[in-house]
Amino acid sequence: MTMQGTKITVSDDGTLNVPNDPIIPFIEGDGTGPDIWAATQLALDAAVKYAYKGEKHIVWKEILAGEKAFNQTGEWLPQETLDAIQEHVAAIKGPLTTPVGGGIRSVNVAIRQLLDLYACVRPTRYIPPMPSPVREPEKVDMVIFRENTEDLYAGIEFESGTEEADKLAAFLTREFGSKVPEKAGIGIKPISAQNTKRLVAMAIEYAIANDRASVTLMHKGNIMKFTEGAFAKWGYEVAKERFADQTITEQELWDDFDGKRPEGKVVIKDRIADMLFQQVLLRPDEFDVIATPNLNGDYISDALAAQVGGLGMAPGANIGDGCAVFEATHGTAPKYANLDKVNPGSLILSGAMMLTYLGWEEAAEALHKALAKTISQKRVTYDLARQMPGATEVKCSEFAKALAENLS
Ligand SMILES: NC(=O)C1=CN([C@@H]2O[C@H](COP(=O)(O)OP(=O)(O)OC[C@H]3O[C@@H](n4cnc5c(N)ncnc54)[C@H](OP(=O)(O)O)[C@@H]3O)[C@@H](O)[C@H]2O)C=CC1
Ligand SMILES: O=C(O)CCC(=O)C(=O)O
Ligand SMILES: [Mg+2]
Repeated sequence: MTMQGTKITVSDDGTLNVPNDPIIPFIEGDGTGPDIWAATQLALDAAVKYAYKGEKHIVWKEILAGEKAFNQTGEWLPQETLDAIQEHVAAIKGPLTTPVGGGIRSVNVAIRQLLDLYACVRPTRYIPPMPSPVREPEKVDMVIFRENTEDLYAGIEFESGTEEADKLAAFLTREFGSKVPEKAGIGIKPISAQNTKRLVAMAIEYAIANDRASVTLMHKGNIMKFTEGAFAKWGYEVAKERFADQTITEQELWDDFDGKRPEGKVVIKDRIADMLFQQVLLRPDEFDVIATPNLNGDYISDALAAQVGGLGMAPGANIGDGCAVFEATHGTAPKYANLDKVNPGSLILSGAMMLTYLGWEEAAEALHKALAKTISQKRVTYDLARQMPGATEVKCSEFAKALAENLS
């Protein structure tokens, strides 16, 4: 076992070959990133050591992005960082700052788009005894598959008053008779069949492999017919084209089976986005896997996180065909930077997703159990302590240490 570590490789059939000492690149992140990364590293190392009695260990390799990269190299997202992620197959990152209304475009989004990490996978699962705003939080167990490369996140937008915006407005009016308010800023929302279908296919494959009852296509297709509406249409199409034997539409379920799901079939249904926001609160057990375009996915991720403790408990993964980057749903929470205060739970759970991706299920399982035990002891960071009567508030680093103690 060397400290230099060994690279993960991918076989032609897509299987990962993971050595006992894989090199995993990490991006520390801006704002509270360094605090939560340090806590996460401690928790992941402890879980791996506990699960494999020292036979396996991760060799961490720092790569730069965001403010740290800019300060050290003059670039926000060096090519070297993208190359390292691709070369090492799996990476983990803290949050990175994106300014509002101007300045650089999102480095987080750029990583996803440039590496074609087309699915943003965000599970929301309740861990008792966390207080929750919903009446029956134990029924909350949903996994979002958010399209990660297109939609309004494509970055095709033009600032109000610029020559480009005026030209585009004039073109739309002249060619199509479209009315654009004078001096409007304009954004374009591309949604394609190929990107929708690969995302929905991954969501259906996940549902089949994990014995989930349904995949809900979340969209605003009544208003945005040819983008969000097309997303739902293409979602149903890919279910029929590729998974005809394993899926059934909600319509067929009612027409042919009186609403009773035949064993082994995943129900494909769709819901209009605004209405779904209330149904996931009132009847969370009716939803399992949710597949949705980029912007809806961004909104519903944070909303679902609220049902299970908030953004401190919301993990995620950006997955493509060749590599994956694991990161929390939340951002840099800048007002808490360097206070050793925020909840590292989201990044730790993202790390557990990474361990599962590597096939290190025993370590992932150990991490989940230790996290649940720490929460049941009410040794929690400020965000959970303020919702949990009788809790002992601990710092970010102390939470990771408590979790490591609870592994044994
Ligand atoms: N993937 C990424 O890297 C992401 C980056 N961002 C970026 O982050 C910056 C800040 O974004 P903002 O919209 O404020 O959202 P944030 O997610 O950074 O934080 C908003 C609030 O959520 C709560 N919160 C977030 N993380 C935690 C945590 N780990 N533990 C406990 N509570 C937490 C805090 O709530 P409270 O104030 O109630 O304590 C915090 O003030 C922006 O630049 C944005 O672009 C945003 C999302 C994702
Ligand atoms: O890139 C950003 O700054 C925000 C990203 C975001 O909100 C998300 O991925 O959920
Ligand atoms: Mg978001």
